[in-house]
Amino acid sequence: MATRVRPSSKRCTVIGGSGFLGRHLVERLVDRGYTVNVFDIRQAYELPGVTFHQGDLCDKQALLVALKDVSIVFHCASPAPGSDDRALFQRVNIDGTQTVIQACHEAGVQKLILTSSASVVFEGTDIKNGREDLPYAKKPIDYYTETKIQQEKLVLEACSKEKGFLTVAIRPHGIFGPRDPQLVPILVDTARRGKMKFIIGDGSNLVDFTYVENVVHGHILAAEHLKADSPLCGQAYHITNDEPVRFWDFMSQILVGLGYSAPRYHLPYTLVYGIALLLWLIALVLRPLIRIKPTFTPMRVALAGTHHYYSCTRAKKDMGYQPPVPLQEAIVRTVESYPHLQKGA
Ligand SMILES: NC(=O)C1=CN([C@@H]2O[C@H](COP(=O)(O)OP(=O)(O)OC[C@H]3O[C@@H](n4cnc5c(N)ncnc54)[C@H](O)[C@@H]3O)[C@@H](O)[C@H]2O)C=CC1
Ligand SMILES: CC(C)CCC[C@@H](C)[C@H]1CC[C@H]2C3=C(CC[C@]12C)[C@@]1(C)CCC(=O)C[C@@H]1CC3
Repeated sequence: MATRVRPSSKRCTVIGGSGFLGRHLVERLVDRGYTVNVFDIRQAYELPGVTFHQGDLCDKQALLVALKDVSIVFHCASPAPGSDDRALFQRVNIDGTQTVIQACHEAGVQKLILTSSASVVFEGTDIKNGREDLPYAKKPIDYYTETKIQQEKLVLEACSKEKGFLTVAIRPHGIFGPRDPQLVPILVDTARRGKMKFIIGDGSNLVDFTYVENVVHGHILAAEHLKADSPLCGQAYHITNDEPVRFWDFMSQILVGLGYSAPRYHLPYTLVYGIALLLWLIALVLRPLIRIKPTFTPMRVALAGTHHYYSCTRAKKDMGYQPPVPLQEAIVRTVESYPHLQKGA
């Protein structure tokens, strides 16, 4: 009689492994002696010891090939948060995650670690030291967040000790670091267009920005602590730098580090939010005729003008999490990694 061979606990697949976070995660896993498959719609790099599988996570047959003999799956794929394509978010983050869970069952995967987001509880108003038991946002700030909520629920509800399939969700916030295609490039682009002169609100709002290596560390700790008798099963965990910082101080430090001026003039939050909302509505109405992408979307204004920082107490207690790279060092490393974005480069 054929017996099913239990896959090695160090064989894993990273779905979304070509992305910013995914690639850092893959590199760290390889360093730690894992055998890694990457599954992504695009192949962005090559790395010895890593096997690439190109495909769409909505395609179960393609996924099954990448999950063969694997015990751990990290799911960190998503369409870019800035997209306004609601159907794409629904297809990839919700339907696609259901497909991922189904494929994990069929392939005999034992652990699924989802990259969720701390924003699943954010409604555009202040959150100070928010814990994981805050309710999901009833009015999420955009389609991205709406589908991240559904995605997290699907993954956590799939956790079953009886079936030997354990799941956990990691909720990072404001990930930054080398190769990030989003935060620093958008910031620099806005500065180069002369639009980074203003501070939204009084500038005292505290926010979590999390260095990518700390996010990676949280994922690996979660995978290694996730066991049938551990408190991690079916739970969500905030992973941040645990050093909330004034949003505008953080932005200014990056800008000044790259040779640009820090924003100086204050504008009232409600005024900027109102203008952003109006521009967003105009862009929506004109969409059949012309595609406009405003820089200051209501979502970005809300993120830039409110307090939103989260407690990591649960991750510290259940998996011994401590952010390995402190914020100041992380900012220095990040600035040094973007010589091509320096002013005048
Ligand atoms: N960047 C941030 O500040 C934060 C990100 N997150 C989450 O972290 C995860 C990773 O984000 P990033 O690395 O920043 O994004 P990214 O855009 O750099 O990486 C996402 C990857 O997913 C892949 N992908 C997209 N659709 C796919 C599909 N249908 N099939 C297969 N692969 C697909 C893309 O090709 C890309 O390589 C996402 O789940 C995101 O929601 C959570 C909190 C904050
Ligand atoms: C133009 C400026 C006012 C702002 C430039 C920086 C922004 C691009 C970033 C500041 C906070 C970031 C952030 C995210 C994306 C990039 C920012 C808006 C997320 C929305 C990414 C996905 C998430 O899950 C939550 C993040 C919150 C913070």
